Amino acid sequence: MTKPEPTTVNLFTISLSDHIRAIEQMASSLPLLQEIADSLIEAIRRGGTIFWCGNGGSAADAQHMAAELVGRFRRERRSLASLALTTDTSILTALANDYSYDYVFVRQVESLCRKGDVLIGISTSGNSANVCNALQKAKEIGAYTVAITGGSGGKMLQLADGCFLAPSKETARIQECHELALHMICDWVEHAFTEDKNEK
Ligand SMILES: O=C(CO)[C@@H](O)[C@H](O)[C@H](O)[C@H](O)COP(=O)(O)O
Ligand SMILES: [Zn+2]
Repeated sequence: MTKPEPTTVNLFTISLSDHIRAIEQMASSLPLLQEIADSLIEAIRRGGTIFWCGNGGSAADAQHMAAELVGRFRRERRSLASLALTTDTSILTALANDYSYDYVFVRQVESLCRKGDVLIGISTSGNSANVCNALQKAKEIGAYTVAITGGSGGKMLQLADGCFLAPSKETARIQECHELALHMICDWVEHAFTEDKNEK
């Protein structure tokens, strides 16, 4: 007998329940997220910059979160130094063409990242070579390194001072957890730089 075709409703229901389960399990990671957010606050207070990198959906997250810090998330406050290493197509294409795609972030880290800065690498597999190379270089420079990943963490784990593991093995669910985790980090960072602490 052939397997019945999945219906939209079945597929959607599975996605929804997997999403809810993963998001609920994030409760146990809140202390880790607090630690990462505190490191960002410390770095910014000392004049550091928060750098971000990732591929595909994670590149979108990198840009999204840099924009939250440079612009604003929920409150009025000063602009915070942050840059996604995923946006300059001339740099990205030159590095990919002249070296290899594995070097598109590391070379930017080498030129821009200093001791006291933070590099946040976002990868659902934890194994993307360009993100791992960037974290390795940032560590050598003396920057604080953060791995935002999922499942069992992959190669990134050894390269990170702070890490968040989304509790799922599914790329899409991991990305959904990442967005929430990163928004929570932005919220706490922004709170630290907001003068009116009575604001929510
Ligand atoms: O958004 C998605 C899948 O939801 C894709 O674009 C996905 O981000 C890409 O396949 C990435 O290359 C995956 O890389 P990584 O998360 O394993 O580092
Ligand atoms: Zn996606």
